[in-house]
This record gives sequence, C-alpha cells and structure tokens, in this order.
Amino acid sequence: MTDGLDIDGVSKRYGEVFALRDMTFDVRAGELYGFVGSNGAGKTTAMRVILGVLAPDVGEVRWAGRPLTMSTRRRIGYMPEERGLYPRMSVGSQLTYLARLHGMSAAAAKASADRWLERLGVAARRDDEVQKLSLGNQQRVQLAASLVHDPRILVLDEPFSGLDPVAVDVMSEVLREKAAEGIPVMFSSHQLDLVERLCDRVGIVRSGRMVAIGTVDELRATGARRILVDAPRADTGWADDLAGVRVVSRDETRTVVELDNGTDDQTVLRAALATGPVREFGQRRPSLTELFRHVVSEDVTAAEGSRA
Ligand SMILES: Nc1ncnc2c1ncn2[C@@H]1O[C@H](COP(=O)(O)OP(=O)(O)OP(=O)(O)O)[C@@H](O)[C@H]1O
Repeated sequence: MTDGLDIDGVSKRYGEVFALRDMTFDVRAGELYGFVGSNGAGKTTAMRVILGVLAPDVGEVRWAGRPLTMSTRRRIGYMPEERGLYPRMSVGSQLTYLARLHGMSAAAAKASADRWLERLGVAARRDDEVQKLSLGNQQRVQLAASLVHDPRILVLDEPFSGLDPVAVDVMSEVLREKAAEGIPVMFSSHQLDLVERLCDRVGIVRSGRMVAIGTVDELRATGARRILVDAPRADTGWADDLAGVRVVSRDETRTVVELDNGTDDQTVLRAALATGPVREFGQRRPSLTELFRHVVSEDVTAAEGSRA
C-alpha cells in the first residue's frame, strides 16, 4: 500500500447548491496532480474536505488506504485560497509557531523555518511583519507555512496565482522535489499552461463532478481529431463544404479542421492537394486549455455549482 490519497464518492451540498457530487479521484504517492475547473466548480470545497475543515455529506477521504483522522490530517501541508497568515506577526516567528503547532520541538521548528525561508528566497524578510511583504512574497511565506512541518501530503489552493515568473519557477521546483520524495502533491490552478508543463496527471472538475482524469497526453488524445493543413494556393473556403469536416481556424495559408468520427483524413488531404501544393499536413492535438474549454462548455448551464 502506497501513501496515496483517495477521495471516494464525496458529495457536499450548501443548501440548494451541490458543491460536490460523488467526486472520486486519487492522488498517488509521488505524483504532482493538477486540479482544474471553472470558477465555482468545487475545487476549494474538495480541498477543504480533504483537509477536514469541512465534513462531506457522503463519502470518505483516505490516506495510505485508511480514513484520515485528526492526527493524520496534521501531516497535510495546506495552502488555503484565502491565505491565512497573521499580518502583524514576523515572518520567522509565524513559521516557527506553525511548526510548533504541528508538534515540532522549538529547535527543529526554527531550523525548518530558516531552511524554507532560505529555499524560497525570503530569508532576508525573516524579521519583517508579514503585512509589509509584497503579495508575491507573502505567497512564498505561505508556501513555507505549508511545508514547515514536513508534511506527508500537500494540498495547495491556487499556489501560483499572482507570482512572478521567478517565483513560479521556485514554486514549481519545490513541488517537484516534494513529489519526488514520494509525497502526493495536489494543487488547483487556472494557469493551464503551467499545469500542462508540471503535472503528472490532471483532473478536470465541472459542477462538482470530476469529468476527466488523465495524464496531459491522455487527455489531449481524447479531444476531437484535428488536422492542420498548409496549402498556400488554396482559396479561403476550400474546406468549407467537405462532409464531416469543420473548419476551426485559418490564417493566411494554414487551416485547422476538426473531423467527425468516421471521416477519413485522406479526403481532406485530397481536397487540399486539389488546390495546389500542400506544405504541411498533420494531426494537431488540442492544448490543455482548448480541451478544458471543450470539457467545461459541454454543460453551459452549470457554470457555478449545480442546484438541487
Ligand atoms: N460557504 C459556502 N456557502 C454556500 N455556498 C458555497 C460556500 N462555499 C462554496 N459555495 C458554493 O459551492 C460551489 C463550489 O465553490 P468552490 O469555492 O469550491 O469552487 P472553486 O472551484 O474553488 O472556485 P474558484 O476557482 O472560483 O476558486 C460554488 O457554487 C460556491 O458558490
């Protein structure tokens, strides 16, 4: 049994709104898992259930095969979306305090706080009040706060929002390192290019349900078949009347078409060749962003939660 995290059939309702509906997924030990979805899809709610600050109506969260308890929940490093630092406390005291709360000795807490401040590039701000730091630096401290007690699980709610590119790199490296130590690491983000680059697997949430799970490659392979054709002599509308073919985009000479199931791509190639030379003809797989748009727009009525 590995030390993975299982979210099993979790539902949570706020009055009329189903924030989570029978949500099931797992974050494996050593895996970097991207949790994506529209605003109001249920990501924060799911993370709060994992952390145990919110009880599910139905369902269970397990770690290493066993239901999470108060004591195992203390092994989670959590970065809340609303952030949670004490603005008037100094950066160093804050981290030491949090580590002590999680049961570390005074010396170990101080050493760990120093180590993380150094690692995250904010050691020079150790004695400053948190509120005097820029938002990006506060976020680095917030990440330090989720790591200072040496957690065995990491659950981070939008850790990358508002960070400059250097901070994004530091944050990415730390998350990769933690996953490489065998920890399940999940984070939510709207920055899909980052998710695409970083994550081993991705889960897409829509209206409280997990609607797609897989590696980025697996998810991209599930999208509709698209072909890019570069036919420099073709008229603008050359592909408009082909059966089973929809033009998705075109620039000067390049056209991207989407094929219905059962449409032979050679039909498109023949039509392109009939216009003159073809410089490029090949499959174009959707980016995670395109895929996401497709998946979340399948049910446009459910942009936020879903009603009973
Ligand atoms: N305390 C609450 N009381 C009532 N409804 C809530 C509460 N918290 C969340 N909701 C509703 O539950 C649904 C899920 O919200 P949640 O914050 O989990 O979404 P999210 O995916 O984290 O969104 P975002 O990307 O905007 O942060 C939404 O419809 C939201 O309005």
